[in-house]
Amino acid sequence: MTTDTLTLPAAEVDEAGTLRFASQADAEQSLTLGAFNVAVPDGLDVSAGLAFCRSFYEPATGHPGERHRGHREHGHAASKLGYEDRPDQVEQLQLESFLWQEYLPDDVTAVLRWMRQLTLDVLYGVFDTAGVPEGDRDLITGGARQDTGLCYTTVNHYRAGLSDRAGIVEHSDSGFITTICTDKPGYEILHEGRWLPVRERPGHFTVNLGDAFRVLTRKLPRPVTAVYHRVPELRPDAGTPDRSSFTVYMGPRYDMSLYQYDTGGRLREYQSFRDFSVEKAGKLGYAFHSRV
Ligand SMILES: O=C(O)CCC(=O)C(=O)O
Ligand SMILES: [Fe+2]
Repeated sequence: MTTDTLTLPAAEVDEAGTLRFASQADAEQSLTLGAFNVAVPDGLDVSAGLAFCRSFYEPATGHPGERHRGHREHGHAASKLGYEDRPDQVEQLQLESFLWQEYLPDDVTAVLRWMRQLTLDVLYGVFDTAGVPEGDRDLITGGARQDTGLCYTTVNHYRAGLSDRAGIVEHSDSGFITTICTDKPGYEILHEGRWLPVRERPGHFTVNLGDAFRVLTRKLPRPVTAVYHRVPELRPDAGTPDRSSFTVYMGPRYDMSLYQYDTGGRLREYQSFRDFSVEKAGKLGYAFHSRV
């Protein structure tokens, strides 16, 4: 039996910060799938980010100013997110963008800031494609352009040594957009009722569109899908490091509303994003961040 693999549509961000899909068909398919590849910009070296994925969980050495390690025990008092030992293979560190400088190594912060700008450019390009008017975007995102929305990184370590659990359980991301950098295949998406492994496109990030986008555009002529995705159980592979990924996420703040266009194209408040998130966590059977 052969397993089908899916190649995602492709895009890049040009020098002026404009999202360019490879073709009109790529643009349309990106909204339909809720996922696409975007080229890593020339000059952006992601290796510091991937190295951090392989060290953040190691015990602290006790050196003053050590920020590469020790994040399991750290506490991250200023963050509402922080470290989580999840029930799947992933152990995860999530930190809001205004805390990167304080908690993360400088080389990692630099990579994340570049990815944040790219993610913002991509978000604006998808707003264009979906027909979301320019003048509504600050309200809808809580000011993503001014970094007053919610932007955070997620750093994932897939503990292949933990058996009988998924890599990362199937889910949609809650916000507008997530840009993912990873070092190995494993990412799968639900497409027309089937789970399909996604083919890696060298030199590209994967972009996911999330629930906030789906809700916003549900009644528009071009609705956006919140892609269902997962990583199946990974097996230890002697001599190669565990799978790593890190992401930059943008969504509404928890003290904001989700918005939706009605069939007449008028923007309406839909539901508090915090209530939406608590409800979603309840349906999926996990506890919502206790500090939010
Ligand atoms: O590691 C991946 O490829 C996906 C990670 C992911 O889905 C997430 O962090 O929400
Ligand atoms: Fe995800």
